[in-house]
Amino acid sequence: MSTNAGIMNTITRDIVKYSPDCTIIVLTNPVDAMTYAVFQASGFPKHRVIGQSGVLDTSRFRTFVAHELNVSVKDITGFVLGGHGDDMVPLIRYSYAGGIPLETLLPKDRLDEIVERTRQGGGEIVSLLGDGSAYYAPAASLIQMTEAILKDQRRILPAIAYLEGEYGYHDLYLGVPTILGGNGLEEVIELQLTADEKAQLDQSVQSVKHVMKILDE
Ligand SMILES: NC(=O)c1ccc[n+]([C@@H]2O[C@H](COP(=O)([O-])OP(=O)(O)OC[C@H]3O[C@@H](n4cnc5c(N)ncnc54)[C@H](O)[C@@H]3O)[C@@H](O)[C@H]2O)c1
Ligand SMILES: O=C(O)C[C@H](O)C(=O)O
Repeated sequence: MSTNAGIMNTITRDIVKYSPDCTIIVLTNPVDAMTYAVFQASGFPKHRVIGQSGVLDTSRFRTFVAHELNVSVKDITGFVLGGHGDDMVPLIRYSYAGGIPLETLLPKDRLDEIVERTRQGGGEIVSLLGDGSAYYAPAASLIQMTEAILKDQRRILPAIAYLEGEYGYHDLYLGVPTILGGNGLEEVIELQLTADEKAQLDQSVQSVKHVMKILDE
């Protein structure tokens, strides 16, 4: 972790020097903490330092649902909240197939298995590759986010955003639904969560804070 943090610091210094008006999208793991590290090192405003995990995690979730229902992945929508780790929170209640709530199409136990596979999705590919991480889907996710910003598309996409009270959290980077447009991260969208969803998100926040604490030490 300290090796990655050191590399992030060096690269961020160069980014600030050579491209002071850019928006930075961080991918390096542990990505929630590394995004925070880049935010601190850059001195950029929060809307110009963003992390990537939700687009990738949501696309994995959507793929697994599409396979299960034997329909096009294009018609599946969903949201994955929280840190990019084993306790990320895929929000079933906000997930649909062609506008139909997923909860009405698949039994709870099957949805639970899909949520678990989504949580382990990165590890599944790492173990299949044997060496290195997934690269195609993360790159495609970065392209979606970059296009949204460069073309001022104001797309609603999950991103790792700096929170100052949203969802009840302060001073940390976490995966949440956002609007990405010409100014970078234009807005954090706050969803109403059930007590159970909030408890899951709290757990994910604890994991992110644990990593941030290790980084501080
Ligand atoms: N957030 C996500 O969703 C997500 C998804 C996939 C991978 N990742 C993470 O992305 C990171 C990269 O993964 P990868 O599979 O591409 O790894 P990789 O080992 O294939 O690539 C790392 C690259 O960094 C370069 N590098 C090393 N030290 C450097 C330095 N000091 N300055 C500049 N470049 C340096 C290396 O030459 C190499 O090209 C990892 O931390 C991985 O866990 C995150
Ligand atoms: O690099 C990893 O460990 C996995 C990566 O975060 C991914 O989700 O593909």
